[in-house]
Order: sequence, then structure tokens, then C-alpha cells
Amino acid sequence: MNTKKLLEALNALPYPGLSRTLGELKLISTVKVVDNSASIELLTVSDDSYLTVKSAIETAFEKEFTALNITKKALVQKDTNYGNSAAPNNRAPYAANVIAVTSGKGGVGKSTVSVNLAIALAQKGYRVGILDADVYGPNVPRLTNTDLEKIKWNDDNQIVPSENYGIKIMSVALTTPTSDTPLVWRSSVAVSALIQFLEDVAWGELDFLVIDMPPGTGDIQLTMAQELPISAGVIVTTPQLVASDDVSRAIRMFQDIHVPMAGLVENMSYFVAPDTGTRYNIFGSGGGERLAERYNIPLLGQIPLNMDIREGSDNGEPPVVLGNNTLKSYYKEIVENMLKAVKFKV
Ligand SMILES: Nc1ncnc2c1ncn2[C@@H]1O[C@H](COP(=O)(O)OP(=O)(O)OP(=O)(O)O)[C@@H](O)[C@H]1O
Repeated sequence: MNTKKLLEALNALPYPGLSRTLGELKLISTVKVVDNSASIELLTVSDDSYLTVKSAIETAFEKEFTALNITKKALVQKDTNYGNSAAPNNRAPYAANVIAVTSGKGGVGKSTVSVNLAIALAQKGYRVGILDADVYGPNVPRLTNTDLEKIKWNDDNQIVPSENYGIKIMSVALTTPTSDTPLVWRSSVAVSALIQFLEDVAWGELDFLVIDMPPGTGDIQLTMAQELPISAGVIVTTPQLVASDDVSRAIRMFQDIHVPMAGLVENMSYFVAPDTGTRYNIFGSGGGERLAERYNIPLLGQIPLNMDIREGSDNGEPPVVLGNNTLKSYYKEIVENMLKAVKFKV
């Protein structure tokens, strides 16, 4: 097998567990075959993905060569094209800033935080849109009381976003007949749908586009980083998961793809008994601080586990709008800290 043939075969090799090939993800930097030995340099976005891709290539081509040398391109180089993420496309030129909110695992309150942060930004006078990219659990319409809306098109054939609480809202959930239709999409379909939501939605000019990302560090996160210049990443976690590998991976992924980190939000952080006012640190305290220190990122705030947050959110009444002043203050403070942590274009 010569260099050209190997490059073609590598570009066609699927990324393990994803529906996209190494070529589509632009993960191959250089390939060289001399005699019967091959050298391959990868542009992977993290150590995890390097090891995953390396082992997939070894399995596929080990028998073809006497030596197979697979390396990872050093990242601290001026000309590094980091799988396109260092010089991403810009599918959302209408947005001055893009904030990606993610978490290591599902169910930590990432969507609740995304929605309330988006609204808190709008309350400061910014023009804000939220894109619900969590294709596997699109909660934003329910949280913003827009879940009964159907998709609408304007005369220019663009999708009209829903609007409520001062923000524009687009969610993959709006494309399904009922809010509980399961979205069993393969990730490539999900990715093209999201690109359509970036390009074909009449967002107008935005100061901030907040993206509620799916949990984890998969194909959608990678594609978003390739297709958008993300101004800031926000990681949401709970105290139970603070020390988990999933959270570390989510932080490292943003750092690896050169997304500036706004910081960490610790949600369901502690519990204040409504009758006595006593604060209980059910899962211990200081986890978020330690994690933020370890990765050298700010701890943007801690939000308690609170029944009014749960009830309000699930009824489409965001606490930052309809909660009491204490509830409002959690999200407002996080927004202030976020605006200090990253140099946004505003
Ligand atoms: N601080 C909080 N106190 C109490 N309940 C909360 C808090 N934050 C979120 N919740 C509740 O936790 C549940 C999960 O929240 P949410 O849907 O925002 O999580 P998620 O991480 O986006 O989940 P998924 O990954 O499934 O999309 C919801 O019922 C929400 O109302």
C-alpha cells in the first residue's frame, strides 16, 4: 500500500462509535509510506481521541505494514490546524459571541443553567438567542414555556425562532410533532440538523448565542467547535460528579480545542432547609473550588438544590425571571462572573 492509498483508506475509516470518518473530522495531518513502513500524524483533539483513533488505525492496518508509527501532532505550533477547530468556520456570523454550555453527564441541570444564563444576559440588555443542541434531551422549550409551539417559516424560507422571556429560542424539539417524540437520531443527522439551525434560523443580530450542548464529549461537541468560533465554554456539574472523569474530560475537551473557558458552575451544590434555613452540604463542600483550581478555571457560582428552582423550571417559569430575589441572584452573579472571566465582544 503506497502513501496515496493509505491516506484514502485512513480518510474513509470511521471514527469509532461515530458515524463520521477520520477524513470528515479532518483528523489526519500527514501520512508517509516508505518501503513497508508507515508514519501517520494525527490531529486529534485530546489524548483520549488520540488513543481511540490510534487503536482503530492499528486494528485496520497492522497487517499491511511491518512498522506502523502513529503520532499526534504537537499542539503548540503556530500553524496547527487543530482538526479545523483552531480556525473554525463561522456558521453564525450574526452572533458576536457564542457560549457553549456543557456537562460531563446528563441530568445535572445544564439546560436549566443555560436558559437562566441566557435570560440573565437578556435582562442586562443584550440581544440573546439560545440554541438547544441537546438532541438527545431537548428541554429548552419546556423550560421556556414554548413547548407547544410548532416550527414556523418566514417569507425568506428561514425558520422563525420562538421568543419568550426576552430571548430567541430554537430547539431540535420544535421539529418533532409532539414534545415527547423520541429523537433517536444518528449523530450525523443531528449534526446536519444543528448546522441548519445555525444557518437557516432568522436569529437577527445577536450579542450572545448560548448553545445548550449535549452532555459528554462526542461528535456534536467536536463539530460545533469546528463550525463556530466559540467565545466561551461553561461546564455545569453537581458535587457528586465534580471528581468524575466525565467532568474532567469535558473540561479538557474545551481546553484541547482552544475554547476559552468561562468557568465552572456547581449546580445542586447544597440544600437549605426551607423551614429552618439550615444549610446542608449533602455531598461535602469545596469540590467545585478544587476542580476549578486543578484546571485553572474560574468557579462561576454555586446554585443550591432548591424545590422552587425545580418546580419553576419544570413549569416553564425560569427562576431568574419568576423566582424570588435570592434565586435570581444565583444566575445573575454567574453571568457577572462570566462576563469578567472572558473578553467578550460587547
Ligand atoms: N438547582 C436545582 N435545584 C433543583 N432542581 C434542579 C436544579 N437545577 C435543575 N433542576 C432540575 O433537575 C432536572 C434536570 O435539569 P436539566 O433538564 O436542566 O438537566 P440537564 O443536565 O440539561 O439534563 P439532560 O442531560 O437530561 O438534558 C430538572 O427537573 C430541573 O428542574
